[in-house]
Amino acid sequence: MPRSKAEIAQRTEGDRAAQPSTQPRPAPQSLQVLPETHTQLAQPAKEVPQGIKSAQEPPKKRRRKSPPLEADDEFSALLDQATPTADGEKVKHAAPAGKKYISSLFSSMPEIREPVVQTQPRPSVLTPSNAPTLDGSFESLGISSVLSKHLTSEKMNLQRPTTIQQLAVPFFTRQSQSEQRDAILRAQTGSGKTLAYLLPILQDLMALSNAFAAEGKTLDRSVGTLAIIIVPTRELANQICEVATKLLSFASERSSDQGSKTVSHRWLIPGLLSGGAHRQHEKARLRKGVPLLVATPGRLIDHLQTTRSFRLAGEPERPKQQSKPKKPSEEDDFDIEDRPYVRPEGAADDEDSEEDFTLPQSRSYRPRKPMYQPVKEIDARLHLRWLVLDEADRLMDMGFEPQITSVLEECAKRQSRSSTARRTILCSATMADGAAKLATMALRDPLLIKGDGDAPPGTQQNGATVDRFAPPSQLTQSYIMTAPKLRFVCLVALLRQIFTRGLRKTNDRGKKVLVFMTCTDAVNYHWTALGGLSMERSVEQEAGKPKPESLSVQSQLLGKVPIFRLHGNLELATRLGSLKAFSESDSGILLCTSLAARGLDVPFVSNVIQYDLPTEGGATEYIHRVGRTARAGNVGEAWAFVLPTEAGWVDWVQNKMKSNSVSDAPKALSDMREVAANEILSKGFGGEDYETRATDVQMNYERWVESKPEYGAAARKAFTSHVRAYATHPSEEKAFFHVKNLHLGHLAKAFGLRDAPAGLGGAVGRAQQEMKTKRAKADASDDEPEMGKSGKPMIPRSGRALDGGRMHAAKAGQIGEFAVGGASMVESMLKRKR
Ligand SMILES: Nc1ncnc2c1ncn2[C@@H]1O[C@H](COP(=O)(O)OP(=O)(O)OP(=O)(O)O)[C@@H](O)[C@H]1O
Repeated sequence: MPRSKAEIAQRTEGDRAAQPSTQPRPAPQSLQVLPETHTQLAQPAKEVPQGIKSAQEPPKKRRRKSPPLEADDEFSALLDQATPTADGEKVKHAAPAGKKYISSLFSSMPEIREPVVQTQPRPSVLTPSNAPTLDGSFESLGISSVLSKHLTSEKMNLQRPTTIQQLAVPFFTRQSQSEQRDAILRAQTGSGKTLAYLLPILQDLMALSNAFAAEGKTLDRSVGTLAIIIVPTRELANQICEVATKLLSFASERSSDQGSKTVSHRWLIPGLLSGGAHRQHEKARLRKGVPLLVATPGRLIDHLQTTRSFRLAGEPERPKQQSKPKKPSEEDDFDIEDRPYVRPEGAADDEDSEEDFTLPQSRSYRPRKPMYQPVKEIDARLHLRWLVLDEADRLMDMGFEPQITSVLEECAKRQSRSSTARRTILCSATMADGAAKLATMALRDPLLIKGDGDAPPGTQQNGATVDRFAPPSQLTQSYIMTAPKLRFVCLVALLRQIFTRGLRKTNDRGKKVLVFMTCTDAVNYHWTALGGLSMERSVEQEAGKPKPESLSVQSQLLGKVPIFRLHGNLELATRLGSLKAFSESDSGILLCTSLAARGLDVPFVSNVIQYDLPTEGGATEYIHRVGRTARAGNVGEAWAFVLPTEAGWVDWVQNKMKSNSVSDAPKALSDMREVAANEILSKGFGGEDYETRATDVQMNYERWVESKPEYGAAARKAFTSHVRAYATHPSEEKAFFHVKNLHLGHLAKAFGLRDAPAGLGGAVGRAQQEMKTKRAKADASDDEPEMGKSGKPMIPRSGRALDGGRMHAAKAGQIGEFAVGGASMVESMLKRKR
């Protein structure tokens, strides 16, 4: 029999413990489609281990006395059994007799306005705005037939170019040397910008190799670096390097571009330099030569300044340091770079293996032998031919300006003769102020190439240059207006709804969901709290190499769906391993911070949930986050959790997107649809009795938090960090994200806490103060800012960023709010420069 709200609100733990469920009851609908959950939940309860003390402690605050309730359903009883312990045992966190916990999940609710009813019907036929074109072909882009055939081969499986590829690739491939120009590529998320710059680079380097072959010369990787791609994060660097490797896989076969003469492009080897990786491995790779380099800024400048064997193409070999033979006692201080290099017999020149780099066993010193014959004559064609600044505005937001300035200076210093021949590309889906500034720093007379659906470059509308800056048209955007204390149960319900829908369909490939949270502490905490049996097995704390299976946890509430996490405070191996495992899984959830917002291309992400709205980057960040789904013409859904006090944000963000749209059709699609929290709860918790089930989930959550002191501590830490991060919303957004508007007691429930932790005021004040002072890049040697307690980038007190052992003056960054700028703004800056 369904119970009234008042009954549910007053339900007590003691009552439930006193009256265990005996009546069998059919599993709720959503559980029936999650058979694993049901099976596991149906196991008998075990005794409470002695170590769990906090469940025995009296509740901190007894809110209300309530009459005993009737025995609850099987679902509740089963949830009790589902909470795991450190050793993987399931325990029932029953309160001792006489101890009463009260859940007031659905009482004292804030006023929530009625959901906005959409008057305008959503168009039923969606024309994806970032899909490949219907009539283009790769052959028509001016790339070689080998490359275009490879693109349409089974391996690459691409049929036609996207709009940005159709515009950008011929722009570069058809230029004569005298016409060479830099360019800014701007196109929606998921529109194929990576290939739009990689294809012309490869085409150019292949043509170079053909030209040398025609003169009877052979290029090999020892020519040095001909192209550098700079990206803001390690994940993105890794991803782009993988795309380049896949794209170049054709080169392992012999091509026959040069008439009857066979030309090998095997020397075209991509390499990666990124923070967190082993410098020595990178040095070994650089010593062999890396023609195409993908790098994060801090690590790149570090190697440029310190690794002697890192040569840009055409650069004369650096003079050898006069090192006198060292005594055996001094040898332990040798840098690996200074030791003699021994190539094992049979090791191929163009294998990018670190295994062929061995240290001599002998302790006697032998003079270094050069690995390759030094370049005797410098050919004018050999120089750094390409420099790409991908995710340009993010590079600047993250405070990488000093590193990029140093890279530009270093390149100019080392290549003064041919630096004018370098083509520089700046790339992003959005062009904020930072990108415009970077354009003025790094580009010469650039052309802006926009690949936004129906808006060709330089489109004019009513006399003004139109700037389109919106999520992909085929993306469905919804928001859930929910009371703070219902947030966690709504998240669980939404995830259950998404995965239930996925599993119902036969031949469904599954669902992949990104859940964005404000800070690293919140990600870690929710990962642990949602986690099932493996929740205590934290990979990075285990000795030795991480085991892939330990990168994820499973939740008893979500069946067998693996849950991964990603944020900047994890070890590099865990970050890359989690991302790889999530990418390769059929279904999964990735809890993440904004680290995953830019550039990441995980196949088949079906949903993006912004459980916490971005605290930095405003509408721009929103667009990049939702852009992780609906890529390359695929459909996708985006969800945003909005508190009643944040209602104004919806119109604000929609206006930002609409004001940048070209036509009315995309405007209709970019409208966000409101979905009532009750609807989510009802769908996720199996129908009418959803309040009971949601209350059960919440109570179980709160009991879990109290079951171990460390869980309580983690909950309080996550809550405090979340509120600290919330306090740093920029002033433009304070109207709807003011920390004073937060009902901290209610919000605490979303963290499984019965009360908000004390002493928040100081933490919030400090966070605000920190954000008011400089936002600068913290630990450039590892390429990403070290995260502070709040999970926000740590701001060096001196305002200087450490970079590879050197200190650079860091200017106040643009991490904070920046206007949703656009091409017109970029254009005006460029005009000023000309
Ligand atoms: N011509 C094409 N046809 C089909 N798919 C493509 C094509 N070009 C690229 N893709 C695919 O589209 C996806 C998105 O590409 P990419 O990551 O380059 O987008 P992007 O524009 O850089 O996005 P973001 O702005 O989010 O970084 C990738 O999975 C890529 O393989």
